[in-house]
Amino acid sequence: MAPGANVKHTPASSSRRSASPSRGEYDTSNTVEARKLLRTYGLVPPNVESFEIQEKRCINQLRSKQTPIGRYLYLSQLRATNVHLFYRLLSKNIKELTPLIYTPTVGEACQRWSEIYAQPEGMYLSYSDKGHLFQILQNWPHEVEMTVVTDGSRILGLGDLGVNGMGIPVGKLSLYTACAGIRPDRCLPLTLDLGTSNEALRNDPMYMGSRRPKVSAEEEKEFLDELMAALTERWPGIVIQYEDFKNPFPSLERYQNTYSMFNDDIQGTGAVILAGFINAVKQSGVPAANQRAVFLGAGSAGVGVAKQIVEFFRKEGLTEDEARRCFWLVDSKGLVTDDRGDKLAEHKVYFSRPDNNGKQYKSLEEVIEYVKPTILMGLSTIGGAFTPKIIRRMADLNKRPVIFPLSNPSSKSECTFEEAVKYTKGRCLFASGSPFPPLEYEGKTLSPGQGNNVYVFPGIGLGAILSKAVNVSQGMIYASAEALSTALTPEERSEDWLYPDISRIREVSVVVTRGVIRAAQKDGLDRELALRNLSDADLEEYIRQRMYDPFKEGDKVEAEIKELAQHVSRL
Ligand SMILES: NC(=O)C1=CN([C@@H]2O[C@H](COP(=O)(O)OP(=O)(O)OC[C@H]3O[C@@H](n4cnc5c(N)ncnc54)[C@H](OP(=O)(O)O)[C@@H]3O)[C@@H](O)[C@H]2O)C=CC1
Ligand SMILES: CC(=O)C(=O)O
Ligand SMILES: [Mg+2]
Repeated sequence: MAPGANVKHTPASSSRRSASPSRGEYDTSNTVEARKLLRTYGLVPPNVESFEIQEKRCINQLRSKQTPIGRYLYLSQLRATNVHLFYRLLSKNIKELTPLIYTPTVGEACQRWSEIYAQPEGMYLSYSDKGHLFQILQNWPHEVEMTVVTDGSRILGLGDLGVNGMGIPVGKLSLYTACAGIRPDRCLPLTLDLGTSNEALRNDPMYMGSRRPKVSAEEEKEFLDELMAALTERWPGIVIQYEDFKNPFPSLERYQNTYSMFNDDIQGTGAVILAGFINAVKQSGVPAANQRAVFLGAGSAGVGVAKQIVEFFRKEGLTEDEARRCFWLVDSKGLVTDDRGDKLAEHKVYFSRPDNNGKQYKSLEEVIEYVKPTILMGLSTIGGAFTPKIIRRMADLNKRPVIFPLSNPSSKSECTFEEAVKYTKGRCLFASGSPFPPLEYEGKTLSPGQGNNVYVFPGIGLGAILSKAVNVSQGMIYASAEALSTALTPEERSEDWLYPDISRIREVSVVVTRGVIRAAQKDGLDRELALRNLSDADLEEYIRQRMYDPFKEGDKVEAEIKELAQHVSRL
């Protein structure tokens, strides 16, 4: 019998013991009255603390950890023991903390997951659970609005990490809460244990997933069919984000018109890079028709980004054929061409070149000499692939070369910000997937853009939730990019930034969410029809009001307790 087969159908109850985050019963900012009513009076030190004091203590403790993984573990423990304090800390220190809970540190955390594991933070569903997924989902004790699901088979650029990939849904959902205010207890990190192609993991006694090799594509499809139905039956309003699957195209194709779902690596990445690209094009002054883009990497992210930019070029007046002919994709075998002699994966065919006159170009250097690109994108997982020679050549060819090394984590970035600045003499328009520090160049401080889907997925998810969208359409994805591209302040624009300051991410996510809701309305996919009547300003205010605010949770708990106390006294 499958392990989940004897799970009893019981309605969700938040009073059941669970893997969900603590509500902060032991928060040292709770008032004396709240402590008495919560029956935690005497169980925490007597002083009622301000957030400033709590923050000071937490930041000191965090910074005293010697390694990024030490800081990651500190933050995981804080989220598990005092969820609202964790989010207060995160929202006040987003720039410092995001690289710890997300890329690059989450990459190392996933690689060392079996070693550092401390507590459950989400759900695991195994292939052997097939036939019982709905029953097992009953074990999750909360209502869910948003889930991020991975099978761990392509975690960042680090390969197949099996169930150790759980760090990714956990990290992405923490950002959903911090950036878009989706309540932490409405988020479900979900990892599918569908076997792993990583033999070292299968032979590692500490590995916490099943030892079976990766299931076949057909088996995966059947499992996902059951999963999608089970998730939506259990939580009818749920929005489902697919993340870090090795081959995510079939599931996107299969479910995008049936469920409220999207694929972050194809669509979220496409949207975020398009937004930065729109701003880069404005700054480079090169019109769409003269753009030539070389992409190192023709996987889910590479093709996703190229397709979004095609749509932009079409809006700029190019025909579809003219638009797609602006792209030269390079994979592990070289330039993707019609006559290369291998059978191309389906997702590469659209961008495959028919015009190479029988000549094949193997290395990136050869492709650059052949194409003379204005844009160089890296979504290849190959750290350092943009060599000094290649970067210098981009600078020879262009006044403002667009250079986006987008692979994660930092070790897989195709080049660093410093290299791009140095070898283009400060002229590049730059964005990377993982953060790099700003640097001084010829007396000026230059700041790198972070072209990472974190700028859009929180708003796509929140927009779909609030509008109650039946599907997440291409129009909604494109709208997230357009909204993001407009969300820079005049100061940010005057500094030539491609993306807004990440410290403003909550306000940026409101703008992205508004764009997504309007697109859902335009596509007739929304079910929250009252939102149609709101002006843009009122819609933004509505979004803000609906966002979880960790600074107000204490007041809410206190109000609930007071109401309860009054009720009891009336009895
Ligand atoms: N910045 C962001 O927001 C995001 C960044 N990413 C990053 O992008 C990277 C790629 O992700 P994804 O597209 O999903 O992964 P995939 O595995 O789908 O694609 C990787 C691509 O890189 C190609 N490649 C591998 N080795 C080489 C090489 N030596 N030379 C040239 N090309 C090579 C592969 O070639 P082949 O097809 O022949 O195997 C494939 O086309 C990851 O590092 C990921 O972290 C992803 C999503 C978002
Ligand atoms: C950022 C992201 O989604 C990735 O690197 O896969
Ligand atoms: Mg991803």
